[in-house]
Amino acid sequence: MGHNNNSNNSNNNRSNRNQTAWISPLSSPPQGNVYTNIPNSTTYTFGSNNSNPNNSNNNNSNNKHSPLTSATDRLTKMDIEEKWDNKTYEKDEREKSPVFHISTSNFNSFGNLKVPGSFSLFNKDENNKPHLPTIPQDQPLKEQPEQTTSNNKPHVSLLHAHSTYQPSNVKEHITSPIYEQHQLSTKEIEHQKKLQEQHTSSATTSTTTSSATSPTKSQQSLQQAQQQQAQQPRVNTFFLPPPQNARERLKEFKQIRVIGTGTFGKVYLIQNTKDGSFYAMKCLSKAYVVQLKQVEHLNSEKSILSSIHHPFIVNLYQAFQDEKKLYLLFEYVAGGEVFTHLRKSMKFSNSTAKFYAAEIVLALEFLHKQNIVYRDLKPENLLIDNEGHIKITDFGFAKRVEDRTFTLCGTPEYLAPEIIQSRGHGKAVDWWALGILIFEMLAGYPPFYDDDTFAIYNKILAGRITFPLGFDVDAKDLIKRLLTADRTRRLGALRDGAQDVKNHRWFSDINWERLYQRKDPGPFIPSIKHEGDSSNFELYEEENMVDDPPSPNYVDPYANFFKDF
Ligand SMILES: Nc1ncnc2c1ncn2[C@@H]1O[C@H](COP(=O)(O)OP(=O)(O)OP(=O)(O)O)[C@@H](O)[C@H]1O
Repeated sequence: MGHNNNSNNSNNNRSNRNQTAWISPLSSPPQGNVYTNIPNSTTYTFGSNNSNPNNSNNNNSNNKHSPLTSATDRLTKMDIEEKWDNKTYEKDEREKSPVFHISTSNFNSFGNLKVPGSFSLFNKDENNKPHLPTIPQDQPLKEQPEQTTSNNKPHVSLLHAHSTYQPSNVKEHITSPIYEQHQLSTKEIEHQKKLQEQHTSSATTSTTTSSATSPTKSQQSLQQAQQQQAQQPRVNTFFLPPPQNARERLKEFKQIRVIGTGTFGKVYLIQNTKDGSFYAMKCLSKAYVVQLKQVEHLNSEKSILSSIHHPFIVNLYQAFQDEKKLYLLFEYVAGGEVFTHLRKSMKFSNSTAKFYAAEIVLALEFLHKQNIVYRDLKPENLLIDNEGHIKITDFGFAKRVEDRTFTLCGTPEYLAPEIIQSRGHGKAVDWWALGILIFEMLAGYPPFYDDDTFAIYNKILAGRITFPLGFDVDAKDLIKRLLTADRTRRLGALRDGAQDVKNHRWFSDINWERLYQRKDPGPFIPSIKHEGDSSNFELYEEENMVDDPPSPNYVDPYANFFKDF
């Protein structure tokens, strides 16, 4: 999510992180150092070798929250246990795992996937702006097929098989009877009833054709939905058809406050005035969405979220639009963002990070089985619910992808090399991002950071990671395998997909079935005093969620873009 600088908190301000972007990489301005417990990096300014930390790029409001001196002190005091370079690592692994041999000619002097000889991250276009690497047409990178045979699997997945876990039971995870047992909890069923009632009453009051939806029919469809849910719990049976009159529907909700803000709109905590239930409403300006070329992303977000249901993915209940705005009605996840809690506690314990990572692995496994690549994994998009479980939100960049896609989007620190290099990317980018996320949860800052976006890309391509002292050995091993530059060798992107990640020894004490069933509470139960408590969210500038109706002559110029919304 992109963030306006409206929030009033201090050095944990999530707005300081470079925005999620549909990447026009040149458009991201240099940002201040947002990580309070990392060594401060020098600021690179394009076109100059200015590394003076007091230069204008650092001279912004962020610095008052992130004093250079203390950050630098931390650098000098921090013992560096290990510097890891994924060139070296890949070389070692190549020796052990012949199936993954990749010609050294595919690596450049960074020790990474080859980019054109003439390429420099700081090449400039005709407007004297730096531009990103492209792959030369005459030198296609050699791709290794994802398929491996049982004899030449990467040794990682075999060596680290889970002690209490039988991979064969869940090989076809999506059809596994164990996983099918996850049915709606009583709370979820109650909620579904409530929603249906709201929707029915809204339809009854708002239109003359509403009598078509009789309560009996509604009850029947609810029963049917519940039966369907029991058989196929992964389909979003919560999702309601659009109301016949969006403005009437909106009148049913009372705006409480803004709980999130992004490039195209805001997220509001709202309350249903009839039954008192709380929701999160994401509200976006059609004009911005069109201007910023996000139409496809928005339609895709709605289409994907309306079709899936997973214990660790936020539930979308309804999507509709009025003349100027798009509305997405979500379950309200009151515990706030992992980002906020991570910044507050500086870093997570090994067990906390592992718990969150494991839930995300299950969610990614689920998405990937349906050929959905998420593409925006980061602590800002992970919410914590009242039982301490993860709920992934913001599917703005999620996409159904059979093979590869080429749109450049994501958050700079979390981008996989293949995205930066415009090489086309697929599900493997989510496993890369998981590696970044695990590192960030355990260290308190991401492995590749800089005040300047291009310098971040440069570091990602260089692939050198410095692990702080005391970093869990197994976590380190998993991160290295996830942050493998070559996506055809990246853990999670191999033949056995997510199963390889689940089998890694860092996860050896995770009971995946219990986890999926949400049997145990999360490692941290957020303080939530009542259902509509919003104290876990930052404060943002308030704004009315619903605009006054436009004049009767107003014609929505964007109607065609959102016909399927
Ligand atoms: N269901 C929810 N419950 C509680 N808070 C939520 C919910 N959905 C979103 N939020 C809050 O609002 C923030 C913004 O949401 P989201 O990232 O979906 O918006 P966005 O406009 O797509 O942002 P971006 O600019 O990154 O695309 C989240 O990071 C979270 O803090």
